[in-house]
Amino acid sequence: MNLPGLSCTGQSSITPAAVDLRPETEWRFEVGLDSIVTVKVLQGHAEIFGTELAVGPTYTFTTTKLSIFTWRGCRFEWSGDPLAEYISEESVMGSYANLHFALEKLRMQAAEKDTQYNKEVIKEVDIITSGSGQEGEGPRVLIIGPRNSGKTTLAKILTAYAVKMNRCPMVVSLDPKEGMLSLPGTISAASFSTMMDIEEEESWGSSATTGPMHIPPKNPAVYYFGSDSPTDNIRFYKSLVSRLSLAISSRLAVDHKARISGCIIDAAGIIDQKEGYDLIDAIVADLSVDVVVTIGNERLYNDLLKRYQPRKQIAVLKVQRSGGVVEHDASYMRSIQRQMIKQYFYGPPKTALSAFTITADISAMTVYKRSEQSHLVSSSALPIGSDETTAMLSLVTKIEVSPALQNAILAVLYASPGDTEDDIAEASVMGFVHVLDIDEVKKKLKVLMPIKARLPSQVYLVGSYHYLE
Ligand SMILES: Nc1ncnc2c1ncn2[C@@H]1O[C@H](COP(=O)(O)OP(=O)(O)OP(=O)(O)O)[C@@H](O)[C@H]1O
Repeated sequence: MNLPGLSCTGQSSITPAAVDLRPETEWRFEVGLDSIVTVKVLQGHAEIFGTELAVGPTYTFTTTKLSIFTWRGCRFEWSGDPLAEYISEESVMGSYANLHFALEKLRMQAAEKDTQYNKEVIKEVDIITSGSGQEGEGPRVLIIGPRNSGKTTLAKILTAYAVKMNRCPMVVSLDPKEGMLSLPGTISAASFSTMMDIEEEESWGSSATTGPMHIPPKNPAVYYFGSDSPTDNIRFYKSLVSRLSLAISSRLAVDHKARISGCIIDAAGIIDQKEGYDLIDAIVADLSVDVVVTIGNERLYNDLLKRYQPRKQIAVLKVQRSGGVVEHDASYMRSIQRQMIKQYFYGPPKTALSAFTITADISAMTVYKRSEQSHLVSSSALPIGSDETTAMLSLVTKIEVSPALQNAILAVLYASPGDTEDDIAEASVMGFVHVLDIDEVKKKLKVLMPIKARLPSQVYLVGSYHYLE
């Protein structure tokens, strides 16, 4: 065990090492790719990013960077081979909990307004028309900050605390590289009413798998962007965010509890370019954000304060970055993404599944990719008098099924080959397949699917993700 505040090089422990955590301190640990660390809480209260650990069971962690925090003190034992482990007395959980209580107050106000509204509706059915804007709606919180500032962690903490208070917030992940409840390359939203799976750091509660799970599965709305960074194709990204916001609104319209609970939106870490601020503006407008939380960046906070303060209905707040946040380098991120793709087809380690290989005619598959950003026509380059909207290329382009697709991950869209390109560009994701082989001579292809079925006769969208078994 290390002295509080002194980081260590990591020690391995075959026989369990016992740790007594004092109130409001945290034990931070990192586990490498091929290593395992097990933790068993012996007594007291312990939580990982807001989700409580039960006393008794053994939790197993691999490829992860986490912290066990306690409000009232706890005793636990761990064993295994962490890359690093230390106790920190400088936890920021107090300020994150304050933020949670401030949001909870807004939810209570929304619930009150909703009750008032419902009473009025019952009294004056004829006068009040639906959508009059009187219904209570919980806070829509956007978390923004630089890369590796702890945005996703804060989103998880706020979600876990809200769920503990019997809320079911709509969690929105706008960071394509993370692929919440789906695969990398996606943006998604799901209403959370159950706890998250703490053994999987990059997971939000259940892997994107078709198998049985020990935590009830969420039913996310998913759109496929196809690569890690929104700046790869801002126009396509913004169009998907707009689509996702419509999907969220229609879910909230029929789910009273989720509407009162509000939204927790985890943004991608783009703040340093001009297009970063434009993107924030677009997200704030599309998703009707009313609370912007900046994390770990004073300049961002001040810039956004100037931008949004005049609009009284948007509150801009700042919270501290936790000293425990660890940078994800590119190779770590790739291994996490590989793991997510593998689990989609073969299930998580605890519930291994079989994937199915099927052979089909090349002609049975209709594949699109998103149009290149550079191909999009700017209005200044158009001949005078031409209409900008009609001159713009479509957001997606049809491509040939060729060996270039070998090993590619394709999103199966809720769109049919006969649909227009505009419809295809707006379609949400049904699932994914993995192209194993393409034989141009025999005009056949082999794909891996997570369930036993015929090749869906849908439209497929290819992105930049490949998988090699
Ligand atoms: N207090 C902590 N102790 C240990 N690890 C932590 C702590 N807080 C966050 N981490 C870890 O730090 C890493 C980065 O955090 P997180 O993913 O929340 O940052 P982010 O800003 O969302 O990153 P990105 O910009 O890549 O989206 C994660 O692996 C997370 O589990």
